[in-house]
Amino acid sequence: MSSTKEQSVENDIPNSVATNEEAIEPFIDFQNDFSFWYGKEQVLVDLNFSIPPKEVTAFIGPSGCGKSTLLRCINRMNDLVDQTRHSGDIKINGKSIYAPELEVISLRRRVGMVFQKSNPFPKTVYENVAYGLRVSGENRKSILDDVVEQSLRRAALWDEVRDRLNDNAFSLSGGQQQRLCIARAIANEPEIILMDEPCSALDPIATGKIEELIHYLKRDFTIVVVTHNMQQAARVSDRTAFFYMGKLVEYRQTEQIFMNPKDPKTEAYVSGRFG
Ligand SMILES: Nc1ncnc2c1ncn2[C@@H]1O[C@H](COP(=O)(O)OP(=O)(O)OP(=O)(O)O)[C@@H](O)[C@H]1O
Repeated sequence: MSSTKEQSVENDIPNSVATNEEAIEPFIDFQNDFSFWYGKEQVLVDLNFSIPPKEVTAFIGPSGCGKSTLLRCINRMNDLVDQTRHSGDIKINGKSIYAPELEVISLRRRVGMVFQKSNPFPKTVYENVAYGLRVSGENRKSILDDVVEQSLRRAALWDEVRDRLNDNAFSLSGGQQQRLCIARAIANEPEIILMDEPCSALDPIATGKIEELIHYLKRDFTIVVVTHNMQQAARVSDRTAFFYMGKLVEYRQTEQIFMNPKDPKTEAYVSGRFG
């Protein structure tokens, strides 16, 4: 599908968004028609919606509709791309992530990220998890040992690697490497974990373990997951946001998006008729 051009955003996409009428406690809040451009190309258009805390929210939509871009706006990863700009605002827990006094490094610590392809550092299992603490100046072995163990336990990996802490992370399986990356994110005690197609490189068994883990992690973290896999969105998320050409078309409880979509585009997409 072609990308959204500034001049060519389709006019037939309604400006009203199909939502549940319930009030959502805003934790991540896209406000004031949040929009985003790469150069002249507008890829996110007039977004106004809120993600509640300690839930799993899935972003779905056809390739190029802006899901990953929006995910990367939440921790300002897109600042690293030249010639980008935004309008509107994103607030986390009531505070703008674009406030002048905000330190982007601390934002990224509060908002962890897990990518499509696991990306452990070329270090030992232990050092991958301890990395964030070491960077912030923590070198006390007892503290590091404790955080490494707790983070690996919370990522459901401890039992598999407790005897392999000094092995290189690349010696782990793909699914283990992805859980290691989740443990590395958890070690920073983030409030939010962003996951960009975290299972797309994994087999069904490894995928099942990550999905189970996501379900368990929402007790402590607010999770936003981009996925192309409709069954996965249906299995893991509490709410689903469907995007089309940079616009939010429908945002509701996941069950309603899949069982009773209000917008014909959502219906067509979730039933596999386009995308
Ligand atoms: N670094 C970049 N520089 C310029 N344009 C980009 C960049 N990253 C993404 N885009 C463009 O922004 C639009 C949205 O891309 P994005 O990756 O956010 O979509 P997506 O919905 O996540 O797609 P997919 O499901 O294929 O990953 C696309 O037109 C893409 O080409």
